[in-house]
Amino acid sequence: MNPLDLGKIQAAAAAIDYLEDGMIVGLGTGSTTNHFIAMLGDLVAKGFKIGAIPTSQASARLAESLGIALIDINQAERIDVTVDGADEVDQFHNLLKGGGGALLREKIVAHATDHMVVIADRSKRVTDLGAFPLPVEVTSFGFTITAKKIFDVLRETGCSDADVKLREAGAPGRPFVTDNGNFILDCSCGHIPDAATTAQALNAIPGVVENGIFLSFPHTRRTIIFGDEDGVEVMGGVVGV
Ligand SMILES: O=C(CO)[C@H](O)[C@H](O)COP(=O)(O)O
Repeated sequence: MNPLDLGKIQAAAAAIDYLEDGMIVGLGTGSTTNHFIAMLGDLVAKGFKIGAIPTSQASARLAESLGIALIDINQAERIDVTVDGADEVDQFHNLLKGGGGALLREKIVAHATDHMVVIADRSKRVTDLGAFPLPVEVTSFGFTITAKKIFDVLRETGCSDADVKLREAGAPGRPFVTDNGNFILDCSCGHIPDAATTAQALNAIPGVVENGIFLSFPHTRRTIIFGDEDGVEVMGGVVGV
């Protein structure tokens, strides 16, 4: 097996330790989270009881197919633990997410969560964010104007590169549409020198629904689990870190 895939599986298996019977659990989106959902399905089949809040239709379908009970997010006051992947994790445990196009629901769920457990293979570990193109969810209305404003923000906030591309779905010219009916602009940033400033400036643009920079939330504990073929490294776990 590819060492990166093994790392994803190791990280997903380690995340199971953070669950307790009766919890409300947020389910992220992506290939790493899919391993976690499969393992959770095995636990549920053995009688473990949780209510799950998925961050995408894809994760909802997978969880349902495995007999995991889903909860409507609007019926939940809070979420005990969310397990989700990441495209990059920086030295301060800020995340770059949205490679799977689910960043809006992922951020809503993460922000409503007491303890976020991030699972990733070691290739996702970086010093600063930005080598992976930053996904930004935008309204379809006026998206070319929004794209120009985003380009300006990337330049103004010191990113070393600024190239904004509409994400396509399978065929040239056919936009990828998110579960929320929006488009994704993938933004090559090169190096993002100040993730907080860039994230704030992006969200201030009319037409931007949300961006893929997940800063630490002061009210949420964040644990990072990096996996590789030899095992896992667990970091963080302190509120606001
Ligand atoms: O943010 C995400 C989806 O919107 C994913 O968590 C991120 O893209 C990582 O995916 P994978 O586990 O497949 O590497």
